[in-house]
Amino acid sequence: MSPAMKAENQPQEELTSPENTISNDELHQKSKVTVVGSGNWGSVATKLIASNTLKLTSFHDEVRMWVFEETLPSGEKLSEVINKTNENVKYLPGIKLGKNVVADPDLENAVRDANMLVFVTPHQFMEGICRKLVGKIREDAEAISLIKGMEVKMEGPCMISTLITEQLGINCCVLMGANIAHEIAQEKFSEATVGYRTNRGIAEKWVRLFYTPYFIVSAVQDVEGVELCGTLKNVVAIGAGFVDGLEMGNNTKAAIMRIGLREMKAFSKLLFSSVKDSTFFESCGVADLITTCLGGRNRKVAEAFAKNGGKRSFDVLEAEMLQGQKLQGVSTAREVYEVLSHRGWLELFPLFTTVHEICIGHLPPTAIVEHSERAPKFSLVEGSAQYY
Ligand SMILES: NC(=O)C1=CN([C@@H]2O[C@H](COP(=O)(O)OP(=O)(O)OC[C@H]3O[C@@H](n4cnc5c(N)ncnc54)[C@H](O)[C@@H]3O)[C@@H](O)[C@H]2O)C=CC1
Ligand SMILES: O=C(CO)COP(=O)(O)O
Repeated sequence: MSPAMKAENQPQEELTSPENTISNDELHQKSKVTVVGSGNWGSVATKLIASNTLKLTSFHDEVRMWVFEETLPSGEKLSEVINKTNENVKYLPGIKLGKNVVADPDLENAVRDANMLVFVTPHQFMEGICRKLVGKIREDAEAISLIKGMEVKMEGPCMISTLITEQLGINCCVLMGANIAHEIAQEKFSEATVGYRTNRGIAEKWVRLFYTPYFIVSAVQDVEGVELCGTLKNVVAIGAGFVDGLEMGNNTKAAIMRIGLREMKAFSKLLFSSVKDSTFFESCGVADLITTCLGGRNRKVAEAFAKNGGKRSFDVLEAEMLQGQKLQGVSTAREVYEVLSHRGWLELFPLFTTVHEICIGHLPPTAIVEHSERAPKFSLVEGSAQYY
């Protein structure tokens, strides 16, 4: 498609940036996008982006997608098959990514020319990836993280967007939402939330890159709130899966979701007093919690874990059931538990605590209801974190 035929057809009201904006020149320079990650969501995100870079004059058509290389049972390399068939046959079979997508197994080469970096790998791999990228990216690069998870360091919890900013020295927005990947691959309607720190203009640029008539994106100035919603709902989804495995019914599952949402909000506000209540009502908040507890992978594998009475480990079930895709909820439950125990907050978060203790076999799956409501319902804690 010739540049002249491309139209800036994204939500027009988003293009007028009030303050802290990037300049018109910057806005209209052609940006080059690389997606770091090519799993299930990584592939769908690449498809979304690639459909937009073809239409929008401010982006180069080509979208590079870094592939963690692997050899398929046929003996072929995954990246070569993606480039030959235009499909990620392992992580998103049956869906064309777009002719302008180039799969690249060389991380350094994949990011070299890009000034817009989209990070979308399972969170446990990001520290290693960042280490490899130090000094290899453009100085003017902007990043966005679609990764739901966090790291826990000696100093305390570290969100993935912060890891990216600290290790690579670049600004990092986040995009989270009720986004089960295979549904978006089929172009079923959904919404998402971009979280940004200060620069509204950059957030608008990310909105334009992702926005389609079936993928509605809005931006909020609450990067930590958005990212913590996406991260913590995976722990609640594990709890919801236990309820399903024990066949306890919809009311019980709704109760777990309600308690979980309350703990998500309290935990987020304890860590970051800037987190806004309104963020929990965006797609990244309650909507993502609902969809993940109904149809996500964390729910599905936790259901199998409970059905087996906790006798088969999550690692084994993940490998059997997900064919290379990765769970985030079990490791996030452990990371949250570490923060809670370190800060003396375990009793304030009975659901989060119980989910972890079930995952590691210290409690039976039935403890999900016996223990989750055991804490006193007080509203306290360092001023801002109130349960009610
Ligand atoms: N799948 C979904 O529906 C959604 C996922 N997310 C989030 O997006 C992030 C990425 O998830 P997916 O794209 O679904 O990935 P996935 O769950 O499909 O994970 C597999 C990916 O990890 C890669 N991988 C395996 N070992 C690796 C290593 N040692 N180093 C680097 N990469 C390695 C694989 O090559 C593959 O690309 C996660 O944080 C997830 O929570 C967010 C919204 C929806
Ligand atoms: O984050 C998701 C939906 O928004 C996907 O959740 P799962 O990883 O549990 O499938």
